[in-house]
Amino acid sequence: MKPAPYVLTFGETMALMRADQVGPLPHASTMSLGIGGSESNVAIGLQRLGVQAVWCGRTGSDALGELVGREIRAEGVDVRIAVDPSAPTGLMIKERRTPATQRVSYYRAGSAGSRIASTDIDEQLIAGAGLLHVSGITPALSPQAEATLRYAVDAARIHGVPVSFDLNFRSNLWSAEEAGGIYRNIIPLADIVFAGDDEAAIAVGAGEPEELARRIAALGPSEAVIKLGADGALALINGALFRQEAITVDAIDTVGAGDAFVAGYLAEYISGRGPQDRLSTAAATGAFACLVPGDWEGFPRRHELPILQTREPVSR
Ligand SMILES: O=C(O)C(=O)C[C@H](O)[C@H](O)COP(=O)(O)O
Repeated sequence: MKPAPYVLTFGETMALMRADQVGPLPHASTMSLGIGGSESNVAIGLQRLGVQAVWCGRTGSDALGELVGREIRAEGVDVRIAVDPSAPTGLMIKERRTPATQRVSYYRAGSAGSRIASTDIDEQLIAGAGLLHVSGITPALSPQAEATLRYAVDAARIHGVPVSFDLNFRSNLWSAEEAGGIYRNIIPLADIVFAGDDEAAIAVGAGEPEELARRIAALGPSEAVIKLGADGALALINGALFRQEAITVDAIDTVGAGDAFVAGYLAEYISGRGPQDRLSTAAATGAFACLVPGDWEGFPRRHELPILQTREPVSR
């Protein structure tokens, strides 16, 4: 029997400090320490849904790097870290300025993770994967990180491994103009593209969600998935359009919902399930992520997926 396919991903994961109380950060008396990074969030989400994930990254030779490795490994992800003694592990800080709004600051310029190199991702690991997932954050980190993304995507294509690409625009890292050019270079190399409607507009110009998906698909990908937050999502798959409503929850922190959505979608994709299953699991995983303050801690395990539909407040 062939082994179950794994999803390979790579990128920068940082230590994450989050103010425990609502209010201005200079007045936060206590902070919680964890980790966060788009691709490792996706890897954890996949792993919780029963799909083997492999995450490659680079950290400093420091305590925060140790934390990053330990947390991701503890989730069962196969972690391949290159330790870089000449740069620190990056840091991300979340301020909860109002109960409903988060502000994220990055301390990652020159970080070890931003120096990720092609030598950190074994070509054989790419060749053996069922899917390669990359994010548009990586090329924003440094020219070397951008070259690494190109190397990995090219290797995946040479070996016939499908590529998933989440645009993941971060305005703190680069301008929409810079990002748009890179997105348009990478999209044609991907099989599945994820984008919020605002992110898709950076790549292909403003338009209605369906039109955005069509413009992305016209560049080459067979699946264009537009994430619409509280308005759900739509996917254009081999020319057919599928829509998904969002699951309404009392959100306390939406950061991480996009990554959770991608993990849910890809978990069903790699397991051979159809478009509607991919989208409905994605909507559920995205909703779960909004219920807890951390980026990924609230991501569901497969047996928990139906909980959001239950009316029973206690199970025993
Ligand atoms: O790696 C980065 O640069 C990050 O920004 C980590 C983010 O906390 C997640 O990627 C969450 O992103 P969403 O799921 O879209 O809310």
